[in-house]
Amino acid sequence: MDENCSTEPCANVWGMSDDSENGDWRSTTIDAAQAEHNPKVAAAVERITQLRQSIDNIDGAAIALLAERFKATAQVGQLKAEAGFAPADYQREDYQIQRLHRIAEDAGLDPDIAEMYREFVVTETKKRHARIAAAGGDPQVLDVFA
Ligand SMILES: O=C(O)C(=O)C[C@]1(C(=O)O)C=C[C@@H](O)C=C1
Repeated sequence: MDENCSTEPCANVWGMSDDSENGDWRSTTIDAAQAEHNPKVAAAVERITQLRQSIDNIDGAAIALLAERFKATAQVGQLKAEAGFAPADYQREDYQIQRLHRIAEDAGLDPDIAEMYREFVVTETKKRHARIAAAGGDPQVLDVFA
């Protein structure tokens, strides 16, 4: 990292024109035209473009996996409603918290991120379980089945 970047905006050390000229260096829209006369900027633009392709692939896979997860939990919600079980199972959640914490650490991911993910999906799942139970166990009550 350029030593100028620790305290100052990085964008213009490469001679790029960006939002920093308007006083907002926190936002930079990558524009290939800026790279034309600056090889360092050109290399950065090329690499960012490659990385964005990976990011888009990862986002697509994450959404597909989430869809599968919610399809599975909708079935759990139906089974729980039919058996008279409550939406939440805190013993299961404790197990999931510990397990995802371990997996995150092994993967080099901040466990807080794993916990934010878990909290989000489990909270949404419990809301959907409650809606299925209120509809007498019919998962079709969900706007989208998954
Ligand atoms: O495993 C269950 O019992 C579920 O209902 C699924 C799930 C989850 O989303 O993973 C949701 C709610 C429970 O509190 C625990 C786990």
